[in-house]
Amino acid sequence: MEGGDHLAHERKKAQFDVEAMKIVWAGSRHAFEVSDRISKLVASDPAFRKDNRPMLSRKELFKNTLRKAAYAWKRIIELRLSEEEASKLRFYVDEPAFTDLHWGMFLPAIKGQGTEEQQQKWLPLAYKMQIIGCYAQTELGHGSNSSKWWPGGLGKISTHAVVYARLITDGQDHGVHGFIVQLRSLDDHSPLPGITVGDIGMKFGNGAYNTMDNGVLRFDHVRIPRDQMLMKVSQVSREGKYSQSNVPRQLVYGTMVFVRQTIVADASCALSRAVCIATRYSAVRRQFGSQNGGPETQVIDYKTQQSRLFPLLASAYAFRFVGEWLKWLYTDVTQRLQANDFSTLPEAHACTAGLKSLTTAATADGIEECRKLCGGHGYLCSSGLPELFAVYVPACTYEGDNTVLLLQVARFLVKTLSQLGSGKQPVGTTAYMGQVEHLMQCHCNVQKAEDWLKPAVILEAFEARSARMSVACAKNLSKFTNPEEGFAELSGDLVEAAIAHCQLIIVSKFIEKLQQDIPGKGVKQQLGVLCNIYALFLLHKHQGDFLSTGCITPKQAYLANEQLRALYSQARPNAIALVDAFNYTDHYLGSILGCYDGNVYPKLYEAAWKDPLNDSVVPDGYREYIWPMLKQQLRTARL
Ligand SMILES: CCCCCCCCCCCC(=O)SCCNC(=O)CCNC(=O)[C@H](O)C(C)(C)COP(=O)(O)OP(=O)(O)OC[C@H]1O[C@@H](n2cnc3c(N)ncnc32)[C@H](O)[C@@H]1OP(=O)(O)O
Ligand SMILES: Cc1cc2nc3c(=O)[nH]c(=O)nc-3n(C[C@H](O)[C@H](O)[C@H](O)COP(=O)(O)OP(=O)(O)OC[C@H]3O[C@@H](n4cnc5c(N)ncnc54)[C@H](O)[C@@H]3O)c2cc1C
Repeated sequence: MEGGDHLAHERKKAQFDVEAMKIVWAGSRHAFEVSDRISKLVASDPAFRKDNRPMLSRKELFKNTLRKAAYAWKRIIELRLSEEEASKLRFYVDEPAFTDLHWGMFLPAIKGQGTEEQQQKWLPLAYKMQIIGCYAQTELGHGSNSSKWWPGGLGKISTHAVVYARLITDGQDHGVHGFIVQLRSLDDHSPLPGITVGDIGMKFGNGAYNTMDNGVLRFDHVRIPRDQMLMKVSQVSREGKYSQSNVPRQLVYGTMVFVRQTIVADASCALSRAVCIATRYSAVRRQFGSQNGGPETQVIDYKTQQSRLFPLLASAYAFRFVGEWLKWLYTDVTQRLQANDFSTLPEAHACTAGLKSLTTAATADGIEECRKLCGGHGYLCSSGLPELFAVYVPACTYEGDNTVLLLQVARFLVKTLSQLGSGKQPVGTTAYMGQVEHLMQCHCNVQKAEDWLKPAVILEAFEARSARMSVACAKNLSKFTNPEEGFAELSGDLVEAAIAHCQLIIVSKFIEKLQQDIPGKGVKQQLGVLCNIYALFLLHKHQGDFLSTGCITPKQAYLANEQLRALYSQARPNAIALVDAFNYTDHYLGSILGCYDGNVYPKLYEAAWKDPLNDSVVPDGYREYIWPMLKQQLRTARL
């Protein structure tokens, strides 16, 4: 079959309104329209071509990224794009660049931690890109006194940085503070006196994150004007006197709360992209299983393929909705902070840290699983999956190592439990801890497989597991005379308790989403199937936790698995439509295996011939190395 839509028969099987699902995925009709328009704009512009990335040398690659970033900025101005449209455009250009850190961290750091005057001075310059900024927190070694190492955009491009460093006045150390520092001349881009700056070198994968100039930075007697210390949280007067505003010190870490929230939303994008590729290819690929001379089985019909693929599909939707909720939580906490209400900051920190950790880990593993789901072809760069993995996997490390972040969640959980005794009622995502006595002894009353479809049953099982794991940790901790020693010794268990808590958040936010009014034929029903797949897949994967804490019986674990299999069958006819609902252009997917029309094989064949190695029939190096070897063997054979 040449041309045409090779997946048309799959699309006809859908039992729901795909157009309505596209709007649910995008978040609103407006968000869908912006996303749809901008993604097509990028896809149709040859200047944004990206299929040659893996072939370019680092220098060519980097220059190419600068060209694209400058061209994207030119289009943003010419088309008078709004902030929302401009950020969508950068997203669909799909190439990590210094601009990510400028817009994603430098600007938010000034907005969050700068005073009104500082914002008035710096933000207009940054908005017009008359200065380019990065975010310099991480060090080469430990402590804020060696070299900055890693900041994106720092290596070659940024003119300014928000630098985190210890503030010492009159010999007294006030801890880490943020400072706006000019790094390079705005005339000739040379580093200012006392500043050493450069790129830290090639990173994992070809193309991938090597479009970014992660950098090293050293200062030698560099003077920073006093008013370039970010002074919303604390101030130094002209006389050198240090004082603090009436706000918690933790606000210094506010930019991380913001960025972690965006990273959760990004996880759903990266995972859905990999899942879209693997799902479409699994419907195209036929392998074995033919009976009576009929066509062979589509690999998507193998139950093993479904049990690996569909939980990832469900996870992509789950992360989307929890990301939406997290955005709401962030907006809410920001509004409260403006009204001097800091009560929800610890929860926002725990939620953003924990969900960043969970979603990035699952997404990185999920992309790799999608590569395997595509068999050998998944290993080709033209599948789009190797580069996606290489670009994505540092998300498990940057913006806080995932384990370190889970330990922050664990501290929050232990604190919440310890405050129960004093009568403080937990709220928000820890409200269930208020019913800890009930959760410690409740019994799951599932008797048949379908009972596992009841949201209340699922929620109670996840709440009981999480509460019991946290309480067990708290009890163990109380045996130590030195709490910090106990925390270190039990950190493995604490991380597992934090994971259980965060999984509960994701499941409960998916269930809450389903309680909303969701228009469109069959849309809510399909989302219900995905929600149950997500929850029961987690329950199956972590059944050790559920069984050892006595939340469910072995029989109930067995019934959950029965139900999960039935759900895979329900998802099967809708699988292609469920990935179509992401509304990704072929340009954004960047994958022959995932192309919309499913015409995979001719495209793979054609792409192979475009590889530079196939420019000539006889490769460079043949005369030099292969020919003499062959001649040598010939002589030996004759002897
Ligand atoms: C479109 C975009 C594109 C964006 C594009 C994205 C591209 C990638 C960019 C990557 C950029 C980066 O990686 S930038 C570098 C980011 N670096 C990190 O994320 C470092 C991760 N490490 C941490 O977060 C660490 O926990 C630190 C630094 C906070 C640890 O400091 P510490 O001094 O030991 O603090 P610790 O005792 O743990 O905590 C002190 C108190 O502060 C609280 N606390 C800790 N962190 C926070 C926080 N973020 N917000 C509120 N509160 C917090 C704790 O709960 C605790 O409260 P209480 O118990 O006292 O009440
Ligand atoms: C692609 C990329 C882009 C980045 N961009 C930026 C940027 O723009 N700006 C910036 O400032 N930084 C940036 N970073 C740095 C990043 O934020 C840090 O790498 C990250 O916070 C982890 O810190 P680390 O590298 O010091 O890891 P480490 O803290 O050295 O972690 C090493 C290991 O030790 C473990 N560990 C560490 N502490 C503990 C603990 N307390 N308890 C138990 N285990 C522990 C970790 O789990 C991990 O397994 C970037 C990093 C990458 C990879």
